[in-house]
Amino acid sequence: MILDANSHPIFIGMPGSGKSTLGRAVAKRLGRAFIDTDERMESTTGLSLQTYMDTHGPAAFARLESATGLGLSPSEPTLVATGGSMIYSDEAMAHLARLGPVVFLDVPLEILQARVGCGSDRGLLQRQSGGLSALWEERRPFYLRHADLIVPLEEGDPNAQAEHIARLLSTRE
Ligand SMILES: Nc1ncnc2c1ncn2[C@@H]1O[C@H](COP(=O)(O)OP(=O)(O)O)[C@@H](O)[C@H]1O
Ligand SMILES: O=C(O)C1=C[C@@H](OP(=O)(O)O)[C@@H](O)[C@H](O)C1
Ligand SMILES: [Mg+2]
Repeated sequence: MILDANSHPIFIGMPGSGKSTLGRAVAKRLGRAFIDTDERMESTTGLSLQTYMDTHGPAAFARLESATGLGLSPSEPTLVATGGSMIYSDEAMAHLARLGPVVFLDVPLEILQARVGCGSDRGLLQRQSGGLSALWEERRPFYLRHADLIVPLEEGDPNAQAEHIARLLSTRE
């Protein structure tokens, strides 16, 4: 995949899959600006996501997340990390898919569980009740459906993984 200045990779995936950590590192390697939609939402509202979710509820959170995705229009080469629940918004995903390749960081459930536990202290947006494994079952089809590029990742050195993803994004197949 070769990126031009008008094409902005969009990272999607489960909470704990490394969208923020690897996204920032890959953007740096590619000499791109980095936008994290979660950070955007926190600076827009002046609240932590957890506080926003607790105060305004999940429906308002989903609306804000969707509006944040829809509001992106990078003016310089950028890489975007979304929050794990962005894929619930068809509208936002359609817009983001026009900005650049949608990249799914596909991390096994066991690794996600080790990183985020059951997720109960993280304000996750969930349609059905259940722990992280239920969320994984519920969401994986969404991530797969929206992905232009699927990157399977196991546990490993984040720097090496960032290098790997940067290479995937800057190599002609
Ligand atoms: N190989 C790895 N890639 C990405 N994150 C890793 C890795 N190994 C451990 N971690 C840790 O897992 C967490 C990933 O969280 P984060 O980047 O916030 O993911 P997301 O934005 O997808 O929720 C971070 O605490 C990070 O330090
Ligand atoms: O998947 C989710 O339901 C969420 C993921 C979080 O972002 P990360 O995926 O970056 O952790 C954050 O947007 C919020 O806590 C909801
Ligand atoms: Mg994140």
